[in-house]
Order: sequence, then C-alpha cells, then structure tokens
Amino acid sequence: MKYFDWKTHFASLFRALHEAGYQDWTDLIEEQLKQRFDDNPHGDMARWLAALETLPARSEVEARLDTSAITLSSSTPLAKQDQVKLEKGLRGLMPWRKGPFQFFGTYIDTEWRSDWKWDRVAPYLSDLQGRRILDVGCGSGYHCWRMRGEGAARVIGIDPGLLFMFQFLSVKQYLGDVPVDLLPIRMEDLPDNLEAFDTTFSMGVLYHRRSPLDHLLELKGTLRKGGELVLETLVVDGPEGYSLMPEDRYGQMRNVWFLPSCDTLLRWLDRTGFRNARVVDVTDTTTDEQRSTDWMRFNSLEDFLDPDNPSLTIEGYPGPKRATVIAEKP
Ligand SMILES: Nc1ncnc2c1ncn2[C@@H]1O[C@H](C[S@+](CC[C@H]([NH3+])C(=O)[O-])CC(=O)[O-])[C@@H](O)[C@H]1O
Repeated sequence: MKYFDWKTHFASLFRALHEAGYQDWTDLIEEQLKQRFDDNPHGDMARWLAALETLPARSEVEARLDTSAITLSSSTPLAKQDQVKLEKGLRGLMPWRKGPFQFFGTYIDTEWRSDWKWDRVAPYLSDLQGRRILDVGCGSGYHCWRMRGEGAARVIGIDPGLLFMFQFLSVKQYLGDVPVDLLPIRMEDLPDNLEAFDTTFSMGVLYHRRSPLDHLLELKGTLRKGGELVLETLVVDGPEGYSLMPEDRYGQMRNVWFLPSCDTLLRWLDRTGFRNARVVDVTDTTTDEQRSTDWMRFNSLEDFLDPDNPSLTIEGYPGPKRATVIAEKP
C-alpha cells in the first residue's frame, strides 16, 4: 500500500493554524487525518496516489485562477512522453465532476460547469482581497482556486470525498506553497464556534444535511463577527414556510432532505441569527450546466429528469432550481 505523507503535505497549513493560535483545532484535524490516511485508508488510495505520481514534473508553472478553466501552463512545451503521462495521470483521477481545468493544454471538461455557478455568485460577494475563507463541501476545490484568484489570503476547502482531494492535489502539486488547502473532513468534524473566517461558502451542501438549521448554525460558528455567509442550495417554488422533503431520492440523488422555498430559506437564516439575508440569484440547473462528458462518463442530469417532461425529476418532483443567498453574522 502506498503511503500518503499527509503530515508533510499539510505542514504549512498546520503551521499557519498554530501561528494563528488554533492549536486545539490543529490537534483535532491531525487526529482525523490520521484516521483517514493511516488507520483506515480508502481502498482506491494507492491507485489515486499512483495517478498523481504519473503526472509529469514541470518547471516554472504559471497558473491562471481568474478564468473559467483553472489553467496551468509553462513556457516549455510538453515532450511527447510527458503528454502521455499527463493524460494517463489525469484519466486515473476520473470521474472529474467539478471544474473545468486546463493542464498544460489538456482541457478537463468536467460534469459541471462550476464556472457558471461562480459567475452567478461572484458579483455579489464582498471583496475577497486578503480574506480568510472556508469553502464547505468544496468538491475538487475548483471554487477555492477562483477565491484565491480574487485575492483571498487563505482558503480552506473541506469535503469528505477523497477523490476530490487527489484532484485538488493534481493542481496544487504544480503550484508549490500556495495558501489554499483541501481537508478531507466533514463540516460536522470542525470544532464549534471557530469564529476564524471572514467568508464562509456552503454551496450545494444544505440539502444533503438532515438538519439544515443545525448546518446554518455550524456555518455561523465558523464566521467572525461581521463575516459573510454565501449559501447556495436547491430551492422549490412556494410560499414562506413551505419546503419539500422528497420521499426518497431527488433527481436520483440520495441524501436529499429539505428543499425550501426562497422565503422559507430567508426565514431559516433569520431564525438562526443571520442578518440582512438576501437572495441574489435563482437559476434553473440545465443539462448544459450538468452533463456527462469524456471525463465523467456516468449518467448525469439528463438521465435524472422525466424524459416526457424535463421540467420534472424522474421521481416527479420539480426540476433542480438553485438559489444563492448572502447574509452576515451580526
Ligand atoms: N457534511 C458534509 N460536510 C462537508 N461536505 C459535505 C458534507 N456532505 C456532503 N458534502 C460534500 O458537498 C459536496 C456537494 S456538491 C457541491 C460542490 C461545490 N461546492 C459546488 O457548489 O459546485 C453538490 C452535489 O453534488 O450535490 C460534495 O462534494 C459532498 O462530498
């Protein structure tokens, strides 16, 4: 079994947390990472590590973090055998869901056009320059890179999906010591009331939580006073107070619990102590934004909608519509 040297990998994050006075938090994360990587390693980890190691070394890498595809380039062209290695390594990290990315000319057309979500959210954010940011449920870290591209001082993404972490590392290993990290942990694993972040994002996570109000309270606890919450989630049409709980799956997704109306969502934010909550965007998710590609060959949104009426999910619920809400912690 190949060993992932997580202590070395996360050393600069641990150092930064320690310097910021978060020693308890560091100890807690170290314990969780030890469990994930040493005590109970995922069965595919050796394969993912091998894929990562297959990626060819490159010098003088330049990154563009402010364009629709996170783009890595270098001044010297890739030799033929390195091109083969690059393709093999990146293919070894499939399925690629959140992106897109561009690795030295190889474009990863991910299942999701995550850049479209970013374009909907970004115009409404407080300036990210110099901010400390938490991105809960960050997937491959695509949006974490975009946040850094907007000048964030430190970005921490958390997501329990380990393949996402290896996809994230495929970018990060070319960039050296950048203050952007992805921790493979869940929101519930963070200490309560960290009050450490200027902006916390939770995009695409609330409907996966059985207890959405507790999720909002947990998010509030991560923010400093005056910090900003950016919440994006599935919503349904309906009056204040209304929310849909699917009988079982929603659009074939398991673990979908509450889909509130926008007004209900605003009330939830108000009742959990946020201020100035406002809906800044509501958009139907289309099969142009979420679809199967050469880099994610499983079924996608088109297969999860009613073939006779694509405005409904295959289970007969209203099709996916997502709202973005911004609010402050008083
Ligand atoms: N308890 C949890 N704690 C942390 N993460 C979780 C938890 N439960 C699920 N996740 C993670 O939240 C992400 C939700 S996807 C949104 C990605 C990105 N934010 C996007 O907006 O494109 C949306 C979707 O696929 O439905 C997944 O990567 C989960 O592993």
